[in-house]
Amino acid sequence: MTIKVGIADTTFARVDMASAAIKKLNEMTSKIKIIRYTVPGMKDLPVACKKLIEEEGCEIVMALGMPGGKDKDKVCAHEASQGLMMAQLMTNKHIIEVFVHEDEAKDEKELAWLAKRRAEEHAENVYYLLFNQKFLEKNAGKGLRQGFEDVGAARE
Ligand SMILES: Cc1nc2c(=O)[nH]c(=O)nc-2n(C[C@H](O)[C@H](O)[C@H](O)CO)c1C
Repeated sequence: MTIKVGIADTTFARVDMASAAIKKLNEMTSKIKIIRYTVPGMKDLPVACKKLIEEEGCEIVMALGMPGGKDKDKVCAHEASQGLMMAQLMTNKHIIEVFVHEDEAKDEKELAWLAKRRAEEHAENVYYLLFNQKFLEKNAGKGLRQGFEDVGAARE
């Protein structure tokens, strides 16, 4: 049985995170069909994700976006994030938010690396949510991070 996975991304982003996520998912399994939906910016992602779920039949969706470094971009990111939460509750499906803030990286090279790495690591999470939830359970509380280094579990 083929499971449909939605990939929503934006033209605003400065890195093609969707291609990195799709490549990773296709490397991990042949049991999925990817449906991609590109929108202008992150505030357009919630409805794109909802349409991927309700109209395209996706079981899970990744929402890939890049908030800029200005205050108004951060407000937009918060609004987009709330929209994504709402879309999850309305559809009862996971939407894995993969936002990379432009000011998280020290330069363009690091931004490109970080965005692709975070997209790949969240693609792995999508795989585990679909096919191997026990793997996530085994890693509960381990301080895993997507993109930069894991921070690890707190020492007691
Ligand atoms: C201010 C602003 N900042 C961002 C951003 O940092 N990242 C992003 O992806 N999109 C931004 N946008 C565009 C909105 O998300 C949206 O695409 C437009 O308001 C059209 O609906 C806007 C308007």
